[in-house]
Amino acid sequence: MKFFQVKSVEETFNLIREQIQPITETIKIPLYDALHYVLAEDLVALENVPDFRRSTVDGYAVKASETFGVTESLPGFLHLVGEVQMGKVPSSSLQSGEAMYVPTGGMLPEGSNAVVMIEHCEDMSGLLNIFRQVAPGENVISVGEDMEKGHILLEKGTKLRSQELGALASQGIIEVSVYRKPVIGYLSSGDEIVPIEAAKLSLGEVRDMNGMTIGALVKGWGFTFQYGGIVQDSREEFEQRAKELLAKVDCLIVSGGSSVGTKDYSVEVIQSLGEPGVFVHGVAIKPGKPTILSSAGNKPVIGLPGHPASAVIIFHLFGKAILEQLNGLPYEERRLTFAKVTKNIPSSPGRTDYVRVRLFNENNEWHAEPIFGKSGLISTLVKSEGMVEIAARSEGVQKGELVPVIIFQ
Ligand SMILES: Nc1nc2c(c(=O)[nH]1)N[C@H]1C(S)=C(S)[C@@H](COP(=O)(O)OP(=O)(O)OC[C@H]3O[C@@H](n4cnc5c(N)ncnc54)[C@H](O)[C@@H]3O)O[C@H]1N2
Ligand code: MOO
Repeated sequence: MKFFQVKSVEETFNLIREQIQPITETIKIPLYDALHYVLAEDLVALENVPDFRRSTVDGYAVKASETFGVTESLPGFLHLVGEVQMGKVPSSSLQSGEAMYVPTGGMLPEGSNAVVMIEHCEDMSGLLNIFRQVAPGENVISVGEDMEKGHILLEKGTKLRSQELGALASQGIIEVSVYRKPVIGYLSSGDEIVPIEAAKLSLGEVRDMNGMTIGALVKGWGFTFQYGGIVQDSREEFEQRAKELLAKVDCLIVSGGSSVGTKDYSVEVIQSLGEPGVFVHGVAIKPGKPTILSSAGNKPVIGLPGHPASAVIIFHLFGKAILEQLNGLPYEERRLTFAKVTKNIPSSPGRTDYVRVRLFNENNEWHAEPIFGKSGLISTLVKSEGMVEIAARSEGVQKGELVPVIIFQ
């Protein structure tokens, strides 16, 4: 009889941290192409941003002290001495008793230290009535407030999102050194699996859903996906195709054949791919118990359970952790939101359950409605936005409890 030597979810994450070595090869790429890459160097700010004091509003540059104590009923008066042009240095500096019009983003004249919004002023033919006082620095971005010259702007190991690219663009940094992106190979296994292009199925056949879902996740997370097709339940063919594909990629995923059935060859094939080999076969988790994780000559190999919903859930949890670590990012689950569960969710202690949930907002509160259903049913995922983790020590969560939800994205 065959049994799984199951690991807990926590043990599995710890083993991933221990076993998966990041790719250290770096490349230089244009900033335009750098979205989702991980920085391979510390980047220092080359310039102050902004390099001049800017107004954050349309208003009047003033000396703040000259507005102290003014109110709606007791306005202050200043002489209006012209206008700052966008993108230009003000033509004069501000003297006592003066105000100068400055547009949002315009440069403050020398001698001013705050801006009063136009809504709080009235221009009476060159005499400006001011109805509200401002503090020094109010409505002003100071020199280097956004980024300070010489300071670390972004650390090595930072994943470049739109905001990091924007920060680099502001500095005129148009090329960056990043870690090469891993290429992820994928094989579906099973005699019953046929290409999605099959116009008509013979009874007993199913189209390759997992190749599509896993490919979409890999690409969505910013990695390169190489679909290797479908292999029959033949030990020799499976091993040969897996070896060929592994040689061309940085990480291999196989789906199906992960369990303990007579034709479930995944674990043997994965073990044959190289040392140190399988470090997890079986996790105390539902769904996805038969998950296989391995390292073959420094390349991670993931054996996903064949059931379509299990494959997606396991790939969200462990697959994402492995790919991120391979790409030089210490893994941390960040795609969380909190929601109140709409029904009791019972769970068996001793294993971590991941329950699919639909999220909706009612009366300004987020709710998570459990979508129960077998792990073979992709429709349960189509109805879901995320999943709730029920810890191994817990017997479930009660209706109305606020729980963290891992978002599918
Ligand atoms: N005796 C036991 N049987 C099973 C156990 C167990 O512990 N003892 N675990 C069950 C669990 S839980 C899961 S999950 C499955 C996983 O099995 P496999 O990884 O070996 O997957 P297959 O048997 O190949 O397929 C399962 C199911 O999924 C369909 N499938 C597979 N690949 C695809 C694909 N690419 N696209 C669409 N559908 C796919 C396949 O046709 C099967 O219906 O094992 C249980 N059994
Ligand atoms: O662990 Mo399986 O994925 O429940 O069907």
